[in-house]
Amino acid sequence: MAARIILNPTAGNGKAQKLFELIQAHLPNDVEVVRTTGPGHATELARQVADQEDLTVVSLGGDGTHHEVINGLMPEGKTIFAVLPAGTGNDFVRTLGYPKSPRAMLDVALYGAERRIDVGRVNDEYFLTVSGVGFDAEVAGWVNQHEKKGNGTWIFLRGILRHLVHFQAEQMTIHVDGAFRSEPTFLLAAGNSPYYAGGMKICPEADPGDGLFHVVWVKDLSRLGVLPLLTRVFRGTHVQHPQVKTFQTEQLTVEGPPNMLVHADGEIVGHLPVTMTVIPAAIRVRTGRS
Ligand SMILES: Nc1ncnc2c1ncn2[C@@H]1O[C@H](COP(=O)(O)OP(=O)(O)OP(=O)(O)O)[C@@H](O)[C@H]1O
Repeated sequence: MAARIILNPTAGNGKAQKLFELIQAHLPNDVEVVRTTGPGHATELARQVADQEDLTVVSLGGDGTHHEVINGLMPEGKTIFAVLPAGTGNDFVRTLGYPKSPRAMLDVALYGAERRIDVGRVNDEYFLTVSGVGFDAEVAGWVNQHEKKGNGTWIFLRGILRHLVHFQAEQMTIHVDGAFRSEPTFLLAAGNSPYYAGGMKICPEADPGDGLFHVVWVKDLSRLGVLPLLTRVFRGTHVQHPQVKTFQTEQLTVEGPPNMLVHADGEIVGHLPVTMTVIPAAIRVRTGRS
């Protein structure tokens, strides 16, 4: 077997199933397709083959499915990882240079150039894009309980507007390299790659090939200050705002109120306190760029 495609037929409100139907006729004989039956199953299906060095494991679904698959492949990280993006947001694939047409995407997922990328770890959970705490994690918690439609951004915007009414910055302490600093915090995002929530460029400098997190720490903001800043997140220019601090690190610990949610790849993974760590060059991925 050369590849195992892990298909979440529910991802992207039916997009994953449709993409599968488009590529099905082009699948070589040495490609196995397995379907998830519910939350957590993609992790199990990935873990079954995590020790096979010559195998490409392709996650067919959205970022939530990719998150589950990478958690089955790590910590061994021996297989090659690839994606067939078919979720509502598709943020991870933005860094991999995949083509748009289903047939060309399949070619990259099965035969694209190999590249090593970093993977983030937050407590015992692995992530590909961004892990964060504060306003965005609270919104992610809400969004995951609601049906996503279209490109995923709309439901995030609804979640943002809803939470804006009552959300308050909380005192958080960030530990980096033996030093620490406490500030009222609107949100903190540690990016292994730049995007989340369907194209928001929250950590614009993040690069999964540099062995570092690019951390964006947004201090206390007035309610009226949030919306203009938000519009800048799509271009990544929010980092120039005086209430936004950025830095790079291999590891950080965040302390704060223990009821505050923590997300990774948009999935809720626990509460504060947390330690986030980069695992450099943790896994091989197939990419559209040579
Ligand atoms: N067979 C299944 N039935 C119901 N839920 C499933 C099934 N298989 C996986 N899941 C769950 O579906 C969730 C959503 O998947 P995913 O995030 O890939 O799609 P999405 O939410 O449409 O896309 P995106 O994350 O890009 O917005 C995952 O968190 C996973 O736990």
